[in-house]
Amino acid sequence: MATKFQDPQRLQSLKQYHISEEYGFILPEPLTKLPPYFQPWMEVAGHVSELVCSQSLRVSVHKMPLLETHFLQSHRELRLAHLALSVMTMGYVWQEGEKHTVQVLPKNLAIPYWEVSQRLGLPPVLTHADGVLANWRKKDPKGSDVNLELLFSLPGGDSVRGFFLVTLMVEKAAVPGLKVIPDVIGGIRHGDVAMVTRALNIISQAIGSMKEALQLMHVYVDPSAFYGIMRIFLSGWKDNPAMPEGLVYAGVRDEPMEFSGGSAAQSSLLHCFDELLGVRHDEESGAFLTRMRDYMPPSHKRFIEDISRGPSLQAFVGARAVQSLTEAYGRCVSRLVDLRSYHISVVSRFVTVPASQARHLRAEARASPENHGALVRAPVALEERGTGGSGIMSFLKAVRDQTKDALITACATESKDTIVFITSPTENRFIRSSY
Ligand code: HEM
Repeated sequence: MATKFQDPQRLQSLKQYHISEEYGFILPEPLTKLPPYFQPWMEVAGHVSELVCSQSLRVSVHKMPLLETHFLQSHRELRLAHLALSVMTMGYVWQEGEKHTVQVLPKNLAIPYWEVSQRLGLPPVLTHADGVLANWRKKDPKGSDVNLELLFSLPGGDSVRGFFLVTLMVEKAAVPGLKVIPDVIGGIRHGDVAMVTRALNIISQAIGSMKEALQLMHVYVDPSAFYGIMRIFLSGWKDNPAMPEGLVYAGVRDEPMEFSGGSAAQSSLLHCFDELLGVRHDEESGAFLTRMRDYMPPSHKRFIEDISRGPSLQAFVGARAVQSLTEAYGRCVSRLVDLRSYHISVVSRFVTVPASQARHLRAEARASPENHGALVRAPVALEERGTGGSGIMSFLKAVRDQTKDALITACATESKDTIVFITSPTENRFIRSSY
């Protein structure tokens, strides 16, 4: 029977990182309304899809008054404001597609967006923390979590709803695993093999549930709508050939600034599991993933960094050499590899395949110009890149393969190193001596 270690600081510690026991990194019950003063924002942000479709979003934004952001007070108000300003900005920049972008975001959008971003510690661009974590409500407030709706949408119809809500379900599926990370760390500190094993079993199950949730992408998102219509609205202005100069935020700074677009690479989940399990990424992939941490709420980024500063799970597993612990650790790594492999197949279906179809259709459309489907009009600038700006497949495969290496490293640790474990709470560290 597993020991149940009651760490009095455990709940408190999750809370201090703004991680919810019920929702993990998801913002619990986001506000759906701002004070009436901000109605001009809510009015436009609530109709971005229609306004883009009628090519009148830019005009509507120009008519908005320049509002004072000091009337926004709580964290949840700021998150809703950031989300509203984000969807308006993405619509504003990409309304005319990749060929007719803007170089300047007007003052009435740029100044409040910058101020709200500064207060939240988020960049002034649509992030995973906006589109997924803070963009939901229950249709029936007393209903279950499957009864969800978006607060704001983007062009792409039901696929936008599917994309954001399925990603939200992946975040939710991870919560049991996220919650026991302090148990793993506490267990290592107290030399409690049973507690670490139990927590790792919960983590591997949670990673399995994340994969199950990710499978729903195929049910709720249409690849042509995703690739041909909505994807550009997630794109940023860093490493994007369609906006090589970046974007000037008028009234904030005269020089253009560059920000990556929204990507689930900005989700804190896999960053946490990587740090905990000792997954190490090479310089190039690691640099991209580390940069993505600047697109997370600062308290979530701090949680990841604190895990990385904690005691080494890999070394603990190696030193204890207890079969059940080693197996539990191995299952976590294998499930993570499996999740990443599955994610690669999702990306292939939603990006690689439609990209190749689009190339084919464009060639055909040149011969018969009446063919005007969504894929024919799909942007080409990000064909080879993700919305976060990465070179997609080589990056994702490298990250997946580096996950596998964690197992090899753990085995090497087991066979080559002698590890002396120091249990003093003030000296929680391993002393390692190779022989
Ligand atoms: C249609 C669905 C999806 C597509 C097309 C997609 C596409 C991509 C792409 C292109 C990247 C490369 C980074 C970039 O430039 O953005 C990426 C990275 C990533 N995506 Fe997704 N993604 C999808 C859904 C999800 C979901 C639901 C999750 C889970 C929360 C997720 C988690 C990740 C993670 C963690 C990375 C960073 C690489 C890694 O750690 O393995 N993705 N995704």
